[in-house]
Amino acid sequence: MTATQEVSATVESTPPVPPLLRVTGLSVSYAPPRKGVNLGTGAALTDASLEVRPGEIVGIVGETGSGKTTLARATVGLVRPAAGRIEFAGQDMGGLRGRALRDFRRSGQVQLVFQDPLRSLDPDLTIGDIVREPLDVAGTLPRRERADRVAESLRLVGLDPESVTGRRPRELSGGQRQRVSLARAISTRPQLLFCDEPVSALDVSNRNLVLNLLDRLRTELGLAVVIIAHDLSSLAGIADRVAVFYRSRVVEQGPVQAVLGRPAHPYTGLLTASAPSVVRVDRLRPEQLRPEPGGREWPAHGVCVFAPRCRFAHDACTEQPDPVPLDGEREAACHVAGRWREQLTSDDTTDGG
Ligand SMILES: Nc1ncnc2c1ncn2[C@@H]1O[C@H](COP(=O)(O)OP(=O)(O)OP(=O)(O)O)[C@@H](O)[C@H]1O
Repeated sequence: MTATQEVSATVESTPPVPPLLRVTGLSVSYAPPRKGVNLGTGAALTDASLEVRPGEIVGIVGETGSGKTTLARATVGLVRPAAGRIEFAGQDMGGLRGRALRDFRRSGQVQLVFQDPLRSLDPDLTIGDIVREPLDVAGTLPRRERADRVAESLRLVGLDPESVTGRRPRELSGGQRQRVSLARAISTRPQLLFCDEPVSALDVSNRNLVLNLLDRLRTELGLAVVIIAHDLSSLAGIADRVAVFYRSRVVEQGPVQAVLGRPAHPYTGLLTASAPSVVRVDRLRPEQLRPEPGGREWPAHGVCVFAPRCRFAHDACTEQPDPVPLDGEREAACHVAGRWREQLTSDDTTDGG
C-alpha cells in the first residue's frame, strides 16, 4: 500500500461524528388563542430540519416571529411539536413523556440562556444561589461539591467568585449579569447551550466579550452552542454554520462563510445586503433584491413564503420549495437558489469574487 492509499484508508475508516442534535421535519403550532387574548395563531415552525454537532457553534438568524425561539423551546420539551422528530444524543425526544421528560429537563444537558439577564435572573437571590440552582434541581452532583462547581463556573466566565457570589443581580453591570446567566447555564455542564439573543441587550465591548466567551467555552467544555440572533454581525465571527429562518421555515443553511459570503436564497441576500458591516463576497444592495413596485400579487397561502418579497419569484414559486442540497454542505429552499444572480445585470452587481 502506498502512503497515499494508507492516508485515504485511514480517512475512510474514521466514522463521521454523529450530530448531538438532529431536528427533522419539525412543525410547531401554538394553541389557538383564548377568546379576547390574541397571542397569534398558525404555524410557528414548519418542516424545519437542522443538525448541531458536538463542539459546534450554529447561528440561527431571521426576522422577529420567524420561529427561532420556538425551535429552542421544542428542543427542551417546553412545547410539543405537531410533526417531526427531535433526537438529542441519539435519543428520540418525542418518546419522552411525563417523568422521563421532566428528568431530562432537570438534568440540564440542554440549557437556555435568554436575552435580558435582568429579567431572567431572580433579583432576590444572590449570584451564588442563582448559579447553584440548576445543580440543586438536577441533583446529580453531591451537595458538598456544588459550591466548588459554582465557583468554577463563575471563573470560567471571567467572574471572581469571591467578589460576586454574595451579591445580587442589580449590583452587577449588564455584561456581568449576562456572564452570570452563562455561568448558571454551564453549571450543570450541559452538552448543548441555546443562547437566545445573548448579546442584543449589551453594548459593543460587552458583546464581543460575551461572544468570545462562548467561543472559549465550546473549546474548553466541548459545548455545542446555538446562538439565536437578529443581526448577522454577532454571528459572522464565531459561528461554524448558520441557518436562516423566514416565516417559520429554514430557507437556507450551511457553513457561515458560504451562506453569508455568497447567499443562495434571495432572503439571505437581502439580509446580508442590509448588513454592510458583515464581511461578504457579494456586494449587493438591498434595492437590487426587492420586487419592482406594482409587481405580481401573490396569494396569502401555499406559495413560497418569500415570494411576495422576492424580485425573482416566478410561476414555480406558487409552490413552497423543499430545501435542496447545493455546493458542499449547504442547502436552500428556493426555486431559483443561487441562480437569481444571473438575472442581475453586470451594472447591478460588483461581485468581489
Ligand atoms: N406562547 C405563544 N403562544 C402563541 N403564539 C406564539 C407563542 N410564542 C410564539 N408564538 C408565535 O409563534 C411565532 C414564532 O415565534 P418565535 O418566538 O419562535 O419567533 P422568533 O423568531 O424567536 O422571534 P423573536 O426574534 O422576536 O424572538 C410568532 O408568530 C409568534 O407570535
